[in-house]
Amino acid sequence: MMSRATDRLKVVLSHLERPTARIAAISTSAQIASHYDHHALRYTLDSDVLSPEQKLSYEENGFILIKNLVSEEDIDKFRVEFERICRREVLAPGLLVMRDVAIVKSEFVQDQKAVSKVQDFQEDPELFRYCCLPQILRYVEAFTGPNIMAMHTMLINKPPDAGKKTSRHPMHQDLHYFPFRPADRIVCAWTAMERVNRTNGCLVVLPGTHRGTLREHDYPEWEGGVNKMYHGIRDYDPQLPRVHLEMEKGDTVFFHPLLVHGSGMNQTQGFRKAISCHYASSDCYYIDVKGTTQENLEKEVQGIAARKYGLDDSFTFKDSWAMRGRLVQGERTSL
Ligand SMILES: CCCCCCCCCC(=O)SCCNC(=O)CCNC(=O)[C@H](O)C(C)(C)COP(=O)(O)OP(=O)(O)OC[C@H]1O[C@@H](n2cnc3c(N)ncnc32)[C@H](O)[C@@H]1OP(=O)(O)O
Ligand SMILES: Nc1ncnc2c1ncn2[C@@H]1O[C@H](COP(=O)(O)OP(=O)(O)OP(=O)(O)O)[C@@H](O)[C@H]1O
Ligand SMILES: O=C(O)CCC(=O)C(=O)O
Ligand SMILES: [Fe+2]
Ligand SMILES: [Mg+2]
Repeated sequence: MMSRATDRLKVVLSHLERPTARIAAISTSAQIASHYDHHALRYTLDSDVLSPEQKLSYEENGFILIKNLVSEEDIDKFRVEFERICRREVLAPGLLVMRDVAIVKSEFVQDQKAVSKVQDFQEDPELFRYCCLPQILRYVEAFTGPNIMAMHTMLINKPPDAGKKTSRHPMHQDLHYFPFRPADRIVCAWTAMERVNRTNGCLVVLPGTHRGTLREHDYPEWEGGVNKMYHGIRDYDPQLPRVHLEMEKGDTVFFHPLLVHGSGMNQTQGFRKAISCHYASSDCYYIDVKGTTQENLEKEVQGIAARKYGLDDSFTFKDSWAMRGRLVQGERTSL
């Protein structure tokens, strides 16, 4: 496996590094362009941070896992800040605190108020430090280029399953939530805040699916209920080969926004924690999702904005992202 990948990469790199000898044999510019298209690395940019093997692995699989990228000390500080948020000692503007549907809809455990996720912590300086960590941005730049926006931030606190399997996150593509493109200049960094495995509901990915297109998403028909906004790909085929990403505290996976992924049920009594940020090149542009598969999501976001903040339809899906995005490196050019 390794040697086949390495052989292919050697071919790709030899073409990229010494193109002139080959170009001499090619007569038209169209032929040259197709030659380069065929061999160019599409999903990664020219950079030294990724080894040739890592580049090829991302090109083929749509994710790479870097061991031990975030220190224990930083993770412990993020955990302390999260606990302060749960105790309502801090509330940053824009912060969205979400509880698991099984807990929200239960008559019995209302006061327990287990937080399953906090989202949009761009105004919480301590948590937002995660998005600015230089060792993360070094990798991000290999996918986005030098102008980097932190578009979406989350700390996921997957609760012990209450018996209805609501702690699962259905298989989905993150691009479904994003009205900006191109997809290849967007990447998610997801860091385990403790050991994650199949028992506490680690990430599950379908390698190579980033090479496909954006699929239709809907709420899966799950008996025990599904969390709000947890859309899943329609017609999920459970036979496709899955990879369970078991990770240690501080390990970080970088993945493409078209990669199909989700997470299983948390069968332990602990709250499985991870912190993540979706980055995009600030050179990306917004698209209008009307008439696309993303229209259902846009309607839902506008519905929540109306109910929660009294905003009308003049507040667009695009506005919600332009408002959340924060520059973390380079220049804010477009987004
Ligand atoms: C906005 C774009 C998001 C971008 C995501 C980027 C890509 C990553 C992919 C994903 O992460 S997918 C999952 C994304 N998840 C979210 O965006 C979470 C969104 N969560 C929320 O918007 C709020 O937590 C929610 C509106 C569900 C509840 O917030 P509130 O503070 O308004 O709760 P409240 O207690 O007032 O409850 C309002 C209603 O929501 C219901 N509710 C609360 N939590 C729920 C839950 N977890 N699931 C289902 N319903 C829920 C609650 O029962 C109640 O229903 P009723 O009006 O019928 O009484
Ligand atoms: N109908 C569906 N639509 C979308 N995603 C689904 C559907 N059914 C299951 N999934 C998702 O598939 C992934 C695998 O879930 P599943 O619970 O089957 O296995 P697991 O928890 O990963 O492993 P184990 O087999 O040990 O339970 C999870 O992300 C789950 O949410
Ligand atoms: O941490 C998880 O369970 C997965 C979260 C996820 O994929 C998401 O919120 O987009
Ligand atoms: Fe996701
Ligand atoms: Mg499971």
